[in-house]
Amino acid sequence: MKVFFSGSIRGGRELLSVYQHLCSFIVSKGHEVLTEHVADPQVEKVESAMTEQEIFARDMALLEHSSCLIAEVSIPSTGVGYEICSAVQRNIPVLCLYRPGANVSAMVLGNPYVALWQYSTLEGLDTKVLAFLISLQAEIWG
Ligand SMILES: O=c1[nH]c(=O)n([C@H]2C[C@H](O)[C@@H](COP(=O)(O)O)O2)cc1CO
Repeated sequence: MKVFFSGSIRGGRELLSVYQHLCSFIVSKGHEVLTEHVADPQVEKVESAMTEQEIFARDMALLEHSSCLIAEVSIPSTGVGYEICSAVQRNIPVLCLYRPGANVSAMVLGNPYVALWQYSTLEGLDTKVLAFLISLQAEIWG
């Protein structure tokens, strides 16, 4: 499946290693991450060669081709929130992941249209992500 991974960039990069782990894990299970740039330590430098309009248009086009969106929402990020809302409006399944103690918005935690998962370990994260992907494949393939 084509996965749109969403994680904070301008909101803060403290969880970059988690984003890298998630993208590698998803790929290791045979899926494609359309937004690998989110886990690139150089993303801000690389994307500074793009206009804001080009970044927006590229990401919205990628979302249109995505089977699902997986977001790490522990760090508040305007872009991540926008992408989640855009996916929900397009009926694209969404899984939001967050760490204990994270100050996650009620627009996510109280949102009946997204799946939520609080994780304390990377192993727990992997288990949930895999279960989410398998459940979607089962839906698609019947
Ligand atoms: O340079 C960028 N490239 C890019 O793809 N994004 C998208 C992907 C991320 O999931 C999300 C991050 O938003 P923010 O920068 O507001 O934290 O927005 C965001 C930026 C910068 O806002």
